[in-house]
Amino acid sequence: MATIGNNNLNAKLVLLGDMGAGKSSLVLRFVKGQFLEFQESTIGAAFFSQTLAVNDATVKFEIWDTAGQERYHSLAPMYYRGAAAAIIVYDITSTESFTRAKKWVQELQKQGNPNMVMAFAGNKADLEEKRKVTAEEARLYAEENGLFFMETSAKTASNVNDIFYEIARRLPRAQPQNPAGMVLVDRPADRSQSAACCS
Ligand SMILES: Nc1nc2c(ncn2[C@@H]2O[C@H](COP(=O)(O)OP(=O)(O)OP(=O)(O)O)[C@@H](O)[C@H]2O)c(=O)[nH]1
Repeated sequence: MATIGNNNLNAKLVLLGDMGAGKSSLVLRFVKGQFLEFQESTIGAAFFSQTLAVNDATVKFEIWDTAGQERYHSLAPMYYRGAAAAIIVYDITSTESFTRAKKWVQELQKQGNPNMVMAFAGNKADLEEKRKVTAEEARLYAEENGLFFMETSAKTASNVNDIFYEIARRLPRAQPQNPAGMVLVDRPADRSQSAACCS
């Protein structure tokens, strides 16, 4: 969930998608500005945090990078439950990863937080010559399902900061519960009314 205090927002964000789609690489690029040609497959999940300044506020992302291997699927709800945002990642050179990404969207629509900000990322956009999924097809799917769509490349850094920034911009700003502390008001008229009603 997104929580707020003094214009500082904490937001839990989860990355979901097929193995090898580039989830860890996107996070590594965003958090550390690095890219590894041979990024190891994630086991279970990995946690990162990164803070972004958006207008007059800061958003601290608490990022769960989940493992895409099928055997870890059952762990995913632990990471998306209560998340304020999700990035569903596929690899533009793999139709299987696109199909898998759509399954994640369905699962989040059924079981995730209904106000979750969802981004759909077509990663490995630098591999244009191996493309199997067109941007038009993905954009249409995203529009129909209320997600926002970007093609990214963790390798070249294209659109990586942008996708996190756009999520930060779209997060609902929850209002603090009691901004000025609790105010007790003595309203005797109300009290007599309710006594009359229910005795
Ligand atoms: N060319 C290119 N390769 C990428 C890109 N992003 C990731 N890769 C490569 O794709 C492979 C898989 O990347 P990961 O970041 O481990 O993918 P993942 O989705 O985290 O995979 P799991 O941890 O198994 O779920 C690695 O060899 C990366 O170097 C990209 O934008 N362009």
